[in-house]
Amino acid sequence: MALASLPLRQSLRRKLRGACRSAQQEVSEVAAAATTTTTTTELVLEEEMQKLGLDADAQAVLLSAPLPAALEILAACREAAEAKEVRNPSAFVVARVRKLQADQRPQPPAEGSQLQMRVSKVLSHGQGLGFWGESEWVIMVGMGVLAGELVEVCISRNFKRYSEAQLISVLECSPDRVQPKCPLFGQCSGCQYQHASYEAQLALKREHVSGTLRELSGLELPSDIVELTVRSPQEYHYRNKITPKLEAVSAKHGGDADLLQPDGCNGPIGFCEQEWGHEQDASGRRWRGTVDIAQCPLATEAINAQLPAAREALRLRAAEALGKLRSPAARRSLARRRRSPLVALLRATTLDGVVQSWEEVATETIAEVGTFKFRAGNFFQVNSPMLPIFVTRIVGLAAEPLQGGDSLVPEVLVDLYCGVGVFAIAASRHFQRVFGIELDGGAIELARENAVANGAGNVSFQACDAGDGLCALLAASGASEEALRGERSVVIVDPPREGLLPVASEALLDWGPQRIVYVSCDPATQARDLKELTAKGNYVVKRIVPFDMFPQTRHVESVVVLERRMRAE
Ligand SMILES: C[S@@+](CC[C@H](N)C(=O)[O-])C[C@H]1O[C@@H](n2cnc3c(N)ncnc32)[C@H](O)[C@@H]1O
Repeated sequence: MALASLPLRQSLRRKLRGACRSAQQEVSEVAAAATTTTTTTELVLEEEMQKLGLDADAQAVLLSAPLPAALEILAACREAAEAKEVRNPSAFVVARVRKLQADQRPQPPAEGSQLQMRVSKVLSHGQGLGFWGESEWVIMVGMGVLAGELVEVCISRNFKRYSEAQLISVLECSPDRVQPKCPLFGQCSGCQYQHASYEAQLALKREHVSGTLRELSGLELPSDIVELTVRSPQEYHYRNKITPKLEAVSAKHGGDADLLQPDGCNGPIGFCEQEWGHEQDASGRRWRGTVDIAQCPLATEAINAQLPAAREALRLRAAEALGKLRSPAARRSLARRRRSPLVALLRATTLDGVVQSWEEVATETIAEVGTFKFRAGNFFQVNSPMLPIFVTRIVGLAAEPLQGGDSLVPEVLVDLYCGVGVFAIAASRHFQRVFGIELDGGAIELARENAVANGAGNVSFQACDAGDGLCALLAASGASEEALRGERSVVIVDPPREGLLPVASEALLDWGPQRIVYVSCDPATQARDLKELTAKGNYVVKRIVPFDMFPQTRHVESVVVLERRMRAE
């Protein structure tokens, strides 16, 4: 039996180390396998490498190439060395192997070419993923396709590992395909799923929550842990808030352009286009234009009834505001403000009708929960018909008996990122004591009023950063705070899209409540936080419930319940 050449064995060992396979047993098994498979050709290879004086790295690179190619490269190197055309054989060999590998890499289809592909799956942002040709080159098609469909696409842009493409036509439809209600679907960036039946949308959202939480948290979650997506009672006309903006000509042009004039206020009013434009401004920035929206089928009927007048009022307001400013820079800066006079607000509420002023206090009744005041331009869940189901279910998850038997009823609740106190007040009947913490002082004032109006006498609110507020609460020394440190404490966290700041997750872990109900509108940041919260093994994920707060769009609200491990677990 011939012995394996040294570089071969070294290469195998390096590969093994690279793959982090630490078990000594595995190393010896593979090295032994190499011993038995060494051939005469490999011995020739080794001899040639030594003759040319290749260094260890070049040997390893050469050994990563298929044997016939490696021999060819060595022959070429020898020839070049004999002709004194190469001074550094190691560099020559590495360059040749790298070129070979680059040549063998799958090549993308040409930009602008049209091709057919089968959609494998729909990704969480709504794009379709497919593979093309023998090399299975990855292609991502913009919105509007469904898994299993055969589509014709045009390649718009190639990247290192994949291409972006635009849909030309659907050649074979999925049974889940339906006719979108909005004629602007595909053009407007507001909706991604109008072409999918509602059942298919619910399934997609469940799949996205499951995939994102698993992939980004790295947690091994049981296969059936993600429950069915809770459906919205209304598939259209559910949105209680829209903020259409006016595209005054140069709001989209940076640089020197001075087109943002009052008479430019005849532009479209609506939402961003789905596609980014190809033009660039002086600083290289691209932008998305605005789709003119006369009616939005997601918004409530009351909002749509007021939209024509609101659009006209917006044009007048924008022209007046821009007319007061002399400098182009000041006009551009005004146009970029989030609540600029170029943006309209339409917020529909049960008690005050459609409110159009950002700062006005509006009132919404949530059936079987209560009546809540909030500032029309600030955070309040946008799907009014879904709110009673959503709030009741979250409070129910928080108030369930704790591990250890029916008698272990939760007693103290913290509603972290509480806004105007919806969860805190809705939960007050189920807990002896409730605390709400929220950064926005104005929201906290309204939360206090809401608590009084809804007869929730056991709730107190604090205007503070979540992490700091939690630390301060735990440092206080009343009887309620004592109870907070006991084993019957629960927290609901409902942070903004960015998820928990490190100080908040640290404070949460230092505290160690018995249960965490984590409500999130971004499963990706939620997954990151779950990784952190479960890292030390104190918490385990018990339930995951997706809620469809945003039908027809890719967005989903993901609720995860974590329980503190019992000592014996
Ligand atoms: C997704 S909203 C949740 C509101 C509330 N739970 C509800 O359902 O109405 C997130 C809230 O977190 C608040 N917030 C943002 N950053 C915060 C921070 N660092 N500390 C505390 N609250 C914060 C926002 O003002 C907003 O009210």
